[in-house]
Amino acid sequence: MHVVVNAAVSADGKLSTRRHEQVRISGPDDFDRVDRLRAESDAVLVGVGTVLADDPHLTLDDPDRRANRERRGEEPTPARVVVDSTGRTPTDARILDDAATTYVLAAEAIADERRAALESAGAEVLVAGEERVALAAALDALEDEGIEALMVEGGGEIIFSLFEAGLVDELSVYVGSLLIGGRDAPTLADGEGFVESFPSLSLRDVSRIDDGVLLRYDVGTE
Ligand SMILES: NC(=O)c1ccc[n+]([C@@H]2O[C@H](COP(=O)([O-])OP(=O)(O)OC[C@H]3O[C@@H](n4cnc5c(N)ncnc54)[C@H](OP(=O)(O)O)[C@@H]3O)[C@@H](O)[C@H]2O)c1
Ligand SMILES: Nc1nc(=O)c(N)c(NC[C@H](O)[C@H](O)[C@H](O)COP(=O)(O)O)[nH]1
Repeated sequence: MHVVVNAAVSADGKLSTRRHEQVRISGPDDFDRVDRLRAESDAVLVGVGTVLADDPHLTLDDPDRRANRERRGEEPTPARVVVDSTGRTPTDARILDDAATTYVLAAEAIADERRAALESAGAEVLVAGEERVALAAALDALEDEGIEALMVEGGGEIIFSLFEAGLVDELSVYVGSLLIGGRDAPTLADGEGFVESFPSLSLRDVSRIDDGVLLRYDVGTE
């Protein structure tokens, strides 16, 4: 599986406000780039924290991209994936509508009734891990479903855990020209944080988009 993490941060590295409210950091051209990246992926993944904060849809805006996928014999919209140990995703979440296949990566700790509620809302629940989702095993389960190109859109907890597990191949960070501030505002990689042997990134390119900068990195294994 090839894993690409894509997110937008403010100039001070924040993903959103201290209230975890969604902030439009990207401009129109960067959102179009995100739409293109989604169209090139087999699935788009977020954590349940992002679902609860943003209620994202995670589908394709551009009808030509949907048509191109169909011409390639693919689903018009990539699958959607939410990492959600105990099934906190509301059953009326937009990510569960019938616009695309949706996988919920859960842990054994999920209660039967929550699993049943999500399945009857249309999700395919894949279980990996006891209390929390074991990401390496969960991605293996997604690979068994035919998912090879995975795009991760956040948030900070999921991004940290994917790096910690050594599962990320590429990182794209759009830095917008605004300051959000706040010691409790989510950042690109939260979690416990690294204190030694930091994941090594090699800068592939830098480009200006809208009023911000896109940084693209290859993630090393050493
Ligand atoms: N600017 C951007 O590009 C961007 C992108 C995405 C999100 N955001 C913002 O980021 C915020 C949400 O980020 P977040 O960090 O709070 O949430 P998140 O990373 O989306 O989801 C974190 C949750 O995932 C679940 N999880 C299950 N297994 C996990 C594992 N192995 N490692 C880590 N998490 C695991 C945990 O909940 P359980 O224990 O209940 O499973 C955890 O609380 C929102 O404010 C959103 O607006 C911004
Ligand atoms: N690239 C990017 N720039 C931003 O300024 C921003 N706020 C996000 N946020 C990502 C987060 O995952 C959002 O929840 C989805 O971008 C919403 O996706 P929809 O439009 O509902 O498909 N992502």
